[in-house]
Amino acid sequence: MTEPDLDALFTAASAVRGQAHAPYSGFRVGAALRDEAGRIHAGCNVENAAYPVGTCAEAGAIAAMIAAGGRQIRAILVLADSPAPVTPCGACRQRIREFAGPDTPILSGDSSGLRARYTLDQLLPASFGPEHFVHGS
Ligand SMILES: O=c1ccn([C@H]2C[C@H](O)[C@@H](CO)O2)c(=O)[nH]1
Ligand SMILES: [Zn+2]
Repeated sequence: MTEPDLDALFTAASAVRGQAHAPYSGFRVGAALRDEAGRIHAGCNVENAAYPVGTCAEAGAIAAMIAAGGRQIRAILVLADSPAPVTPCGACRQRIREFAGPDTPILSGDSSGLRARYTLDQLLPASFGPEHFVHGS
């Protein structure tokens, strides 16, 4: 991924992070992804008074991609302010898996820039996905 590509993901993730609804944890997260057409989709965490109902930023970004007609994640950036680089939770790793390949970059950043870089296969090895169904996707 070239640096301008990364810049666009940071810009989108940073803007959407400002919209996060995180009154319970105070932990604001923005996620931005690039789809197969080069378009960027973004989402933030949306917490709920009934805590388990809250949704992650990555889930919002994926929903935005699907709603816009995108079907493949080419790269995804998670942006938060944390002592350690934030990576997607287990459930979101599986959500990403549905629309990404083993080598898809999963990037972690904060306000100072890129903090860590993984592939999907590093974060979710030996995973289950659409191709395990006989009839495929
Ligand atoms: O990768 C992550 C990790 C956490 N959160 C959210 C969920 C919850 O609202 C808050 C604290 O876990 O951060 C995300 O959106 N994405
Ligand atoms: Zn998650």
